Amino acid sequence: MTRSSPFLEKSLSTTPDTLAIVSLSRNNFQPLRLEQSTSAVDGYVHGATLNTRFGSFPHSTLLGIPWGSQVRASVVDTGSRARKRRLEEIESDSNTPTPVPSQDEGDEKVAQRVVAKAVAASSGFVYILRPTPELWTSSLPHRTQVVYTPDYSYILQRIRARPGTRIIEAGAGSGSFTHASTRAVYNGYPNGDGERKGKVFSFEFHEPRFQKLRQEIKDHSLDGVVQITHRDVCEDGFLIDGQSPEATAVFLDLPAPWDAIHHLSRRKIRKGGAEDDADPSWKSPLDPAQTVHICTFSPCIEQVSRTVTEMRTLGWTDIDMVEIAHRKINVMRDRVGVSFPMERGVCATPSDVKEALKKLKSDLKKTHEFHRAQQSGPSSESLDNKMEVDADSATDGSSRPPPDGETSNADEEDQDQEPVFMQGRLTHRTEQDLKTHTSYLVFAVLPREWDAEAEEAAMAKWPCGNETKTIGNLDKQVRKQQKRELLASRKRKKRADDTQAPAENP
Ligand SMILES: C[S@@+](CC[C@H](N)C(=O)[O-])C[C@H]1O[C@@H](n2cnc3c(N)ncnc32)[C@H](O)[C@@H]1O
Repeated sequence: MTRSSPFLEKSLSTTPDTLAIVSLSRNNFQPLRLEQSTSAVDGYVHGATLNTRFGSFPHSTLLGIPWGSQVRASVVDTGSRARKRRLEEIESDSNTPTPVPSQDEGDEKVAQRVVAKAVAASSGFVYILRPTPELWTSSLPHRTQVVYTPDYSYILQRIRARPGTRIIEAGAGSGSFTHASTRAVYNGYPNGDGERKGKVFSFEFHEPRFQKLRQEIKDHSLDGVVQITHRDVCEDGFLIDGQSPEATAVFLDLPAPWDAIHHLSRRKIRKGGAEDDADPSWKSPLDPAQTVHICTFSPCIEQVSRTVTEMRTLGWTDIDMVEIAHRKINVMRDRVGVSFPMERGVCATPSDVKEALKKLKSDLKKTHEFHRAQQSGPSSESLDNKMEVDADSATDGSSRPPPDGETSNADEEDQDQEPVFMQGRLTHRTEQDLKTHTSYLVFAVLPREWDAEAEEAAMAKWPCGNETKTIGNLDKQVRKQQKRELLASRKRKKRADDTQAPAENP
């Protein structure tokens, strides 16, 4: 039975031998295959361990916990020092007594030992996240330029990718689009009895990339839903073992998509549009009974022109081009005031006179404390008093400034009590230095082929020409006739009413 993929089937918690995405910071994700260790691994007595700049995380601390959990770093000796470390120390961490081996036998003994219990470190944490195509796109090993989430979410809806759709994708590259399209078309794993399910037919002609992606697809348990083929699609087209994928959606991320489009036709056509009847065994890779939607992804407008010309020649319709100019908008509170001097997005100047005076008082007080620490004796005391008086007279003339942490003004107290997330004005700004152009997206539609048989089937389903009654709009003559009849009937009715009415008194 096919093992279900964490990308497709949701589970509640982490399990061994599955992919997890470790969130190190807001834009820093790391894919990790979780391992259940029964002995030391690589010299780590805690078993397989993830080392990051936020600390070390033995996999045992990441397993069996709900997705999305925050995990504290553990006290782990990293690198070769871990192997050489005296086992006595490790035992005291994990509270398990063991004999202390000599330096030479350290490595071997560590490898034989059962996994030591992890002890939480004083700082450092990560979040453990369930893999999604979006997170995979942010963390995958880049072997090529990849299609990013803003582009592929738009592409997938324009090419009508939904559960059950069969998509052709070329080239597969680093597999970013492959993962996203797999989730879009997934409606269950095929169970081998020829049941037709949503599927992605991927093509890649670069051998090492093809091998790596094939392995990734296997590791992510997507192999029932993705079929990857090592092929130059411009030369050899899109059939799989001579059979048609019967696709209704196509995505081409190739340097020269116009060289591949003639393979995506209903009848065998040579590049440029000439029909080719030489090969009677030829099959179309497209679903003969359905309209096909295509998207090509090209970085420059010259490539777009060539693609559009080829599409027009080959009968594609509804051709249009879109560029995704994606912008992230940061929403934040713009706080003005000296109380938040060290934070980003804060203007560190007093917001009003009252706040300026408060700041001045507190600065003078700090100066005073500094001098008190520096000097001793009665002379310093008199200096302190003088400074305090100066500070007071510089503000509101009252005898002493309020003690630290207290404010004399009720408004200020209210302001201080306001939660930080409610302080300041709410503003939004687009991210600066944002690279928005990725590629131009060309979309087009190839209608299903229509022949005498299709016409007959449609006639049988929706018969026309035998109607006995017309509903709705009629032509002008008929409408006039109907109006005349309506007026005549009203006249007749009025006459009848008049004759029935009693004669008036003279
Ligand atoms: C920009 S990458 C695709 C990235 C991919 N869409 C992703 O999201 O990760 C283009 C890929 O097309 C492949 N390629 C180029 N010409 C090809 C052809 N004629 N047949 C198959 N693959 C081709 C290249 O080897 C390269 O890996």
